[in-house]
Amino acid sequence: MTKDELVAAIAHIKDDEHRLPLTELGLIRDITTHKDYAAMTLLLAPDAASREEEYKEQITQAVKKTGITDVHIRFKAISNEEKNDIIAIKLNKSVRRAPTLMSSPLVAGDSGVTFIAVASGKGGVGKSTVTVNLAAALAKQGKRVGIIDADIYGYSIPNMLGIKELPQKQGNRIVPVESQGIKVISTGFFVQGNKPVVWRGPMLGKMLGTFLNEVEWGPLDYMILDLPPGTGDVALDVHNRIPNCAEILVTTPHGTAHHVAARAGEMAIQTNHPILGVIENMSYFTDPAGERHYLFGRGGGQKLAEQLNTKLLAEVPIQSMDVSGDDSSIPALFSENSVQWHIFTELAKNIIQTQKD
Ligand SMILES: Nc1ncnc2c1ncn2[C@@H]1O[C@H](COP(=O)(O)OP(=O)(O)OP(=O)(O)O)[C@@H](O)[C@H]1O
Repeated sequence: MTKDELVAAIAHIKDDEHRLPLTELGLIRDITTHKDYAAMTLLLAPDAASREEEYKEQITQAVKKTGITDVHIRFKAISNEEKNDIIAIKLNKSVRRAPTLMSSPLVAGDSGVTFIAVASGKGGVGKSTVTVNLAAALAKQGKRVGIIDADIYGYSIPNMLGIKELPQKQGNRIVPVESQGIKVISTGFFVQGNKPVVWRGPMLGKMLGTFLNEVEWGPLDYMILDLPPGTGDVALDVHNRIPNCAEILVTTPHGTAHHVAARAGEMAIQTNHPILGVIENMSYFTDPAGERHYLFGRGGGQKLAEQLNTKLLAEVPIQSMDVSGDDSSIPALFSENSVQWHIFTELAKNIIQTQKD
């Protein structure tokens, strides 16, 4: 009796919570066999302890058919990391089921959906702030807008839009959560608590497939993607698989910031994706007397735009805390009478106009 044969014999036994095979979820560990003896560890959630006897019976019956007469099962409480692994495995399963990106009606050239990826060279420059304000400004212009928060390492869109609930399932489709007239799906919805995501290679690569194919977006005009900073796997995947995705690069005005952001832009160029332009964020701060202070230097946005042979779309000033959003439950949206909101409104109008031209 080999380990594999033993695993095959118990492969049909499912766990109660997820209705998936224990072996597939990685809940059976430390399997050893010798002649007619087998031992293993079964990881269980603390509230499933009352089911120990039942699992023992099922496993014992299943392995009996293979000639094993003596089975020893150790039960161990599942750790938080192991729980996260299970979520990852489940998501991975649905990702594997998803058709390829190219067959997604959303991605097809005639879908009428304009894809815009918001990218940056490094984190914390305001990529997510740009994503939500651009999306909100497009929605305000009457456009139907979706956001895919693909920033797997720093998903912040739900928080920024004051979203507290998780998406619901409708049959086997996922219904995005709506806030400010924007439909949102985030990697953050697929992890428990606020723990770091344990994404595995293939899952990372196919995550977008799930978001595009298994989510019931309804009719959309714009899909804005918040990419992880840098030029990692997700960014590459977007570039390779969404042929009609344009890119906006966000940078700070710091004199050398453009070097880092340029690498993210180079990828768009190499994969033949149009760069809509550069947004320089945190460009300056205007004091109450109306004087501008260039706290983070000057010229980074312009330099980057020149380097990538594109336009500087906007210079967004720093908003002081006391005039931040009207509605405190939507902290990331600039208030409607602010300079910043005006900039995003103009940007949205320009993007819409460019489409018409
Ligand atoms: N123009 C601005 N004025 C004031 N605060 C801003 C501005 N832009 C961004 N911020 C703040 O700076 C912080 C970082 O912004 P944001 O999360 O959008 O950056 P990011 O590039 O998406 O970061 P990450 O890569 O970590 O997700 C946030 O607290 C945000 O509210």
